[in-house]
Amino acid sequence: MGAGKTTVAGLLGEAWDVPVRDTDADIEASTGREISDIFVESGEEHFRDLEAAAVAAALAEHDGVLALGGGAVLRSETRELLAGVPVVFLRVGLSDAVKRVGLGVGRPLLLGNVRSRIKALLDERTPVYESVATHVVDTDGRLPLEVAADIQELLR
Ligand SMILES: Nc1ncnc2c1ncn2[C@@H]1O[C@H](COP(=O)(O)OP(=O)(O)OP(=O)(O)O)[C@@H](O)[C@H]1O
Ligand SMILES: O=C(O)C1=C[C@@H](O)[C@@H](O)[C@H](O)C1
Ligand SMILES: [Mg+2]
Repeated sequence: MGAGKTTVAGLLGEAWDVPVRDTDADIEASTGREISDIFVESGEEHFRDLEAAAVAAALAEHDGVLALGGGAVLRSETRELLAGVPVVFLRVGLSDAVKRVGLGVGRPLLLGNVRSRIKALLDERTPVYESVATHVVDTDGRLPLEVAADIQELLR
């Protein structure tokens, strides 16, 4: 969350001249609802079902860069599908993540105390992110363009 997945995916798409998809945007487009509304009205499990289907569809149809939602890899079926493709974990520390997400508006899992919510999510998810990643790039104190350049180097 705030790692820069959406931002950096867009930069990579431009650099490589390939299409970019983002599962959060795909879910909003296919349901016609905002993600925060889906969480509030239908619950996180329903969102995770939609997300797992969106990742599976994108991996089957799309040839380019795919930005995932921050919690997509919590589903084992998604982790299994990712096993065959290069996966970059954009690592962000607590303090940069807090600066980037601001008040957390539009990020339902950050409702309440943004800093403590981000800390809890980073603590619980970092081992999962590391387990699915083929590459890890640190983003703290670095511009999205620098992060994208590292990825281009790693995946060349
Ligand atoms: N390396 C960076 N340095 C500073 N700000 C950044 C960096 N990467 C992204 N940002 C900013 O942080 C915010 C969150 O970025 P972005 O939406 O790309 O993150 P995300 O990983 O896709 O988050 P989510 O999990 O919510 O989808 C945006 O305002 C973006 O401009
Ligand atoms: O980290 C998460 O669990 C989330 C991140 C966003 O990309 C969205 O997928 C949604 O807000 C949930
Ligand atoms: Mg995003």
